[in-house]
Amino acid sequence: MATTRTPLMAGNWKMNLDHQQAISTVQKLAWSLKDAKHDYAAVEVAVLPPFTDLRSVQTLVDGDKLELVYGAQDLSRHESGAYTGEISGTMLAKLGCTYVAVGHSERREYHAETDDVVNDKVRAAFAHGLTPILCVGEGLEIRKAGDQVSYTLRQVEAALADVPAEQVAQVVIAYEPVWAIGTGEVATPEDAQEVCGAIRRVLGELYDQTVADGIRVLYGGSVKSGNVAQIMAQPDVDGALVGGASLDPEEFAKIARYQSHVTA
Ligand SMILES: O=C[C@H](O)COP(=O)(O)O
Repeated sequence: MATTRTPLMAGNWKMNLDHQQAISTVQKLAWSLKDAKHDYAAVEVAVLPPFTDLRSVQTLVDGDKLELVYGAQDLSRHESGAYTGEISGTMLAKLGCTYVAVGHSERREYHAETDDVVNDKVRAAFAHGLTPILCVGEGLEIRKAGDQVSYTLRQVEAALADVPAEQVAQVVIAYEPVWAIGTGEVATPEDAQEVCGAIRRVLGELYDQTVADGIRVLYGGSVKSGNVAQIMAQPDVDGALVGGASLDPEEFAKIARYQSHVTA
């Protein structure tokens, strides 16, 4: 049933690249994809720069009529007010963001984001017409105990509480085993499929199979041009949330072009 899902390659820059570097990185990415005659309708390409880069990226994308899209790495659960340092969904929508990452493991770990906070942020994203890329995934201890599926599904259910079917149909879910993030230790394609398939199953139970079949489930964790094709060959993996490798525009373009290079 993967036929109607357009793969998404999203580059999460994390706290890297200032606004000037953002411009040259997005330009190089767009050039690389143009040289390769990339079909954006076949594989969508997004970048998630730091907040301070977004206005520059918006100006470039609009000015050069680029087909790639962009988004933020987080948003506030609040609408506006006395929340020093926070950025609202309204502000991101005004900057032309398509996506916003929600509940990344680094937010959960370093900023103590609970499932309740993540749920509020998912709903705040939808309230502003932003598509949340909901990040879920287990740590090493949970993986060692063999509890990765039940743990991750609990995160999915909690994050989607009170989200109606018409909104959830738009969500993107990124399965990122924490032990594979930035470590070079990529999950096997079978590891990725096990949890991504289970996520789709639970979406079918929580909503219905048509909704579940339309939702894109990404894998994230040490994705590179050399391993992306094998991961993308899995039936329930519809793209990748790429960290480190997305900072190199030529490498990220190769990842987006995974269909054109089958690696051994
Ligand atoms: O958001 C991206 C993930 O955390 C993966 O990061 P990574 O590709 O550097 O392992």
